[in-house]
Amino acid sequence: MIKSFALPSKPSRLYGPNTGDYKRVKSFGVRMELSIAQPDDWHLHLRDGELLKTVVSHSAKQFGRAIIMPNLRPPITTTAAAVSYHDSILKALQGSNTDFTPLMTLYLTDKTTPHEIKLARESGVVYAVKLYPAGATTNSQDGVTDLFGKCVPALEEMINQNMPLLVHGEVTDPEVDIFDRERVFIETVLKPLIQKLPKLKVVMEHVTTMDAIKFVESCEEGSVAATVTPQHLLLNRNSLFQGGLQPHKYCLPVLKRETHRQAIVSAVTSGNKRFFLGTDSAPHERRTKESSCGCAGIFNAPVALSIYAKVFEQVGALDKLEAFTSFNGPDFYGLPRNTKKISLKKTAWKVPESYSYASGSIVPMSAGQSLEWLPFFP
Ligand SMILES: NC(=O)N[C@@H](CC(=O)O)C(=O)O
Ligand SMILES: [Zn+2]
Ligand SMILES: [Zn+2]
Repeated sequence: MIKSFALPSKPSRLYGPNTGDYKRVKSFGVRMELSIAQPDDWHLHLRDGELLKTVVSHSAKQFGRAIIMPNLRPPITTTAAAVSYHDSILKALQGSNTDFTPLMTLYLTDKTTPHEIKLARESGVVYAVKLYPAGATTNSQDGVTDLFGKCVPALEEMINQNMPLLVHGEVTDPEVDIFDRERVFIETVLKPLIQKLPKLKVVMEHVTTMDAIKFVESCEEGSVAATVTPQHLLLNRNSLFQGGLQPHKYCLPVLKRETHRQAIVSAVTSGNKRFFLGTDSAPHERRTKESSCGCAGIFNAPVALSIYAKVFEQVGALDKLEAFTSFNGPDFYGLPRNTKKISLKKTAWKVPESYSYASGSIVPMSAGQSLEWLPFFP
């Protein structure tokens, strides 16, 4: 629902309430407020220890639920570890006024057993299993080296348990150009996997190319889906080098050229149910980003909703935002949609330069910039 309210201000855009259409209206003195069902984040890194305590509230105060990535050190490869990590997250939130629900994941390895998958389902806190090809991204060194040779029994049990496989979709072959790794993964791993196990539910995480968009669109709805990050909707690879090397814009899969960004924007703003919100918010201590070998990952939790709204607004598709942020994800996972509402106010707010904690600081996406669409609970 989109409503307008008066504020002394400059000309602004107005969207017809409940009509789903977009109108450009000269409306001096009018600012907007958008009311949507509370979103969930279907791809989130919360880390552990001090970093967990620093970042968790940024997600918990906006999102109802989040799929929590298991790439800790050591990784979350067992249900027992997932349950204990779940408890640490809730402990880190103690005293804060939130009913945030972490949905845990298991880190798939060559050794994951069908029994472990059963335990995961029985635990009631694990909702998915994550495939990191070994060496593809941050903390993926313990990931899968032989998916078809070693993991099929576990994957078959996931089908029995109706548990989706979440995929970091890049090949790791150093011979393959880094900008082609997602496309090659689709051809050499994902297509054969789906052919072999057509009943397996798969989420292609953080899609970055038109190849991924086309692939996901060609699959059966409800069987294969994709998450999309704020950075891959807003930025292209030029921004990595704009005015010098920009380590805080480096993530994996790396940003791609503008034509790919446009394909992602048009897919998510078309209302296609196969695409939903997954921030991939991935905090790293500032020193480890601004380094001679900087790590991959963008901390976007504080700005994600503002950026998603900005991108949907840019193409006149704010009426499609709520399905992307709040409906398509739970529908795919077979979970109820959130009933609580959140509002986004079209008012300028400044993103902090960084967030400090005892032993360091983290620089968020769009640090120091002015954004609009400030989230708040009515
Ligand atoms: N996206 C990233 O660049 N980094 C993520 C891992 C991942 O999601 O691939 C991280 O954990 O830092
Ligand atoms: Zn990833
Ligand atoms: Zn991630």
